[in-house]
Amino acid sequence: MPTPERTKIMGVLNVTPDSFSDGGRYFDHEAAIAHGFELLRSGADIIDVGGESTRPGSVRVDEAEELRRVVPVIRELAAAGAVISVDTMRSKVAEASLNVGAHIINDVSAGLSDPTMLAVASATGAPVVLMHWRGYLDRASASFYYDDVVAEVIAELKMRIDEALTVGVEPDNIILDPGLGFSKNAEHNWQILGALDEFANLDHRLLVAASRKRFISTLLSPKDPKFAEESAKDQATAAISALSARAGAWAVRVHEPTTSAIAATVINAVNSHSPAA
Ligand SMILES: Nc1nc2ncc(COP(=O)(O)O)nc2c(=O)[nH]1
Repeated sequence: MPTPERTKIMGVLNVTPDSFSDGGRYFDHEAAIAHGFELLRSGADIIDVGGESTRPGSVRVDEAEELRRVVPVIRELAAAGAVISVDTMRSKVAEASLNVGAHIINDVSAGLSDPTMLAVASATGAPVVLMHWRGYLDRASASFYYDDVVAEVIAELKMRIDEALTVGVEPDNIILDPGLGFSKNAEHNWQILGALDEFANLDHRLLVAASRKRFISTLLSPKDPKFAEESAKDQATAAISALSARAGAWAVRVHEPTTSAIAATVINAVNSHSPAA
């Protein structure tokens, strides 16, 4: 369902010591809150606050630690008027975050990890991101086999949509995310990005999160991805944000909002002057 207005920018705020792209920079609450305000100043419409790294091989933190990391940060940013999504697979963390002012649940397991998550989304009326991740139980696995990654991801997301609707989540509160890099290799990711219109036409809002991911680093620095410059990764991310906006994505999830906000603004001008507009 292509969004009529400009694609929103969701700024990434990982309050973790080990996220793959910015692990440790904002682990301290003061630094996290300061970075949240910096993201807003740089063009973010939403701040996505996460307390648990999801990178391959990462070890889960316990619920108490995840709560300790995110709740104070969300409370402070929400009190200042920021629109917040909480990036968590735990319903208790989602509930606590909504109680201190978060607006959106961002569940990278699409409700599979915690059986009460979708019921919390239904009961609270909070929009919920359902992200596709076959390997949510087995983080060590780098990727899975797909015959047709686009068709299979869509089919599996549709199963999550059905379950969400069954427990009472409003259709308008369902946001879909193909889960770039989650149990998917670079080839899978590029195929998904080449078919974003199929995702955008699933009658639910679409979130695209490619920012600084390994498949971008590998494209920019094939010999050794770790030599890809952060600014180059952000420019590549902005190109994907433009592609996402053109397909009608509701939002893009990025570490550096400015370039993607500019890309979304340009594409919004194109979309609003297109015959279909
Ligand atoms: N909805 C959604 N949430 C996510 N949270 C974390 C990460 C991992 O990367 P990070 O280090 O950028 O947080 N990727 C996603 C994603 O692709 N989609």
